[in-house]
Order: sequence, then C-alpha cells, then structure tokens
Amino acid sequence: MLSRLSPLAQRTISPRLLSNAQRTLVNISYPSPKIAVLELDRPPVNSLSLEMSAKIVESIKEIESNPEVQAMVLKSSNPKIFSAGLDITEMNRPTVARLEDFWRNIQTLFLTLYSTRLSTIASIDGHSPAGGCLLAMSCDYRIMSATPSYKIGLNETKLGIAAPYWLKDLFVTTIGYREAEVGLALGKLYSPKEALEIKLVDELVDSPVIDVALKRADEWASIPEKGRVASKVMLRGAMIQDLEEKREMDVGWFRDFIMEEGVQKGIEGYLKNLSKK
Ligand SMILES: CCCC/C=C\CC(=O)SCCNC(=O)CCNC(=O)[C@H](O)C(C)(C)COP(=O)(O)OP(=O)(O)OC[C@H]1O[C@@H](n2cnc3c(N)ncnc32)[C@H](O)[C@@H]1OP(=O)(O)O
Repeated sequence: MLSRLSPLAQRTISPRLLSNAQRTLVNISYPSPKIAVLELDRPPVNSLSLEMSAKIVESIKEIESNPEVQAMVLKSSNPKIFSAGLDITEMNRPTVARLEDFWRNIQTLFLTLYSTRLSTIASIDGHSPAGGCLLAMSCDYRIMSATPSYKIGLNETKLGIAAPYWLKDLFVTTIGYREAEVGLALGKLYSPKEALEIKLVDELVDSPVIDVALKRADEWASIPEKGRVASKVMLRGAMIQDLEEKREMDVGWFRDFIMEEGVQKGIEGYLKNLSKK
C-alpha cells in the first residue's frame, strides 16, 4: 500500500506508475469540516475486488467516526469511469473460500454505504455499470455528467449472471417495478438522459460534476442530523434488516450460481471480449 512507502518514495513516484498493490485504493479529503470526499482510485476502471470493497468500508467508517462530518461525496479518480462494477476476475474460476469472502465484502459494502448516518452524494462522472450502479444507488443523491456516451444500469444478465435479490430490491425501490423488470431482464445500460427520466439519477450536469456534488453536499449537511438520520432509517431500515438476516443464505446462492460450469464459461467469454477490445 502507498501508505507503507516512505514519505520520500511517496513524493517521488508518479501516482500513474504505482501498481494497485502500492495504492491506497481510495483517497479521503475534507474540503470543509462537515464534508468528506471519498475518491475511488483503483485503475484502470475502479472495479470492486475484495480488497477494494474492504477499503471503501474502512474509509466510510473512518469518515463516520468524526462526528462533525455530515456528508460524503463519492467520486472517482478516473475522468471517464465512476466504477466498472464488481471485479469480474474475482468470479472467474475462483476458489470457493475466496468467492464467499468476496461476496461477504460486497454485502458489507452495500450495508455500510446504504445505512451510513452520513448524507451520501454520488458524483458520477463516467460509466457506472452493475456494481458501479449499486454504489450510486446506495447513496442518498445521484448527480451524473450529461455526457451522452456514458452509461449506467444493471447489465448483469449480459454476463450470464443475475443481480442478487437485494440489488433487485434496491433497483425496484429506485426506479419502480416495471422499469426494473425490463432493465434487469435486458441488462439495460441507460444514457444519462434516460437515467434521469426513470429517476435512476437525480440530476445531470454539464459542468464538472464534483462542483455541483459539493454544493449538494453542503445543502444536505445543513439539515439537522437527528431528523435526517431518523427518516433515512425509516426508509432504508427494512431492507437492511432483511439482508442482515439472510446474509449466509445469499452467500450460498451467489456461490452456487457463480460456480456453475455454464456461468463460468459465460464469465470467461465476457472477460475475453473485454480484453480483446
Ligand atoms: C452474481 C451477482 C453479481 C451482481 C452484482 C454485480 C455484478 C457486476 O458488477 S459484474 C461487472 C459488470 N461490469 C461490466 O460489465 C463493465 C465491463 N467494463 C466495461 O464495459 C468497460 O471496461 C468500461 C466501459 C467500464 C470502460 O471502458 P474502457 O475505458 O474502454 O476500458 P477497457 O474496457 O479497455 O477496460 C480496461 C481494462 O479493465 C478491464 N476491466 C473492465 N471492466 C472490468 C471489470 N468489471 N472487472 C475486471 N476487469 C475489468 C478490461 O478487461 C481491461 O483489461 P485489460 O484488457 O487487461 O487492459
């Protein structure tokens, strides 16, 4: 990890030359006492490996531990990709133990981000498929760049896999039953304009997304915490409790699904096509 390198090495190595093993994977900054920015920094595409998920969770907890901080902006260090979703290589011929651990970390990431006392603003300046969309939907408010080529949605079926039941629930809660039914079946990736129309995102901006995200974070941070958190718990509590009770059942579903030979062949083929591009 970068933090293990000496201060001199950290100053002299260009960040672009660092391998992921040397990186912190996320960066935390505080533009003002009430606002934190959590930047995803796992090149090339911010995919969610076991270590990346664990690091995001650890960082949210670190930010939460400062009672002064009220809002957190989630952004990417990549100028055109928010997050490419789960690290597909984690699901490609894995060991059962690693796969199960990977999934427990993804569950924890969702539960932590979805239930944090912080107001969370997703600053989506780039592509946000599958697990990237999960991160965005777990936030309280989503702002996306209006760049027409960017895509957001749940494309799992295109890889030959299915969203877990709790991600389906989150999708339904966000965009409504019928749109979710079609979107999930087709593995649909929406343009920013389409995403705004179905309320998958709350706002589109032409200007640097982060500028508007910081403004919204200020607004959310100005709401008294007790009432704001109580209303969040009322709206989100049932879904959180449900997954807490079914975590091991969900791990079993994921493991059995992913380890099937037909699913493995599909994942392998999808990865080959991605690399060939
Ligand atoms: C069973 C229940 C699970 C349900 C929950 C979630 C499921 C998921 O999240 S699965 C992941 C789904 N994600 C995708 O399908 C996105 C795939 N990626 C892309 O479409 C593009 O990479 C993207 C549009 C994000 C960016 O395009 P480019 O800028 O052109 O980059 P490249 O495509 O050239 O990618 C660079 C490099 O990264 C590798 N890559 C991309 N995505 C992933 C990923 N999700 N996991 C692992 N690796 C990924 C890609 O193969 C390239 O690698 P190299 O060829 O080795 O350079």
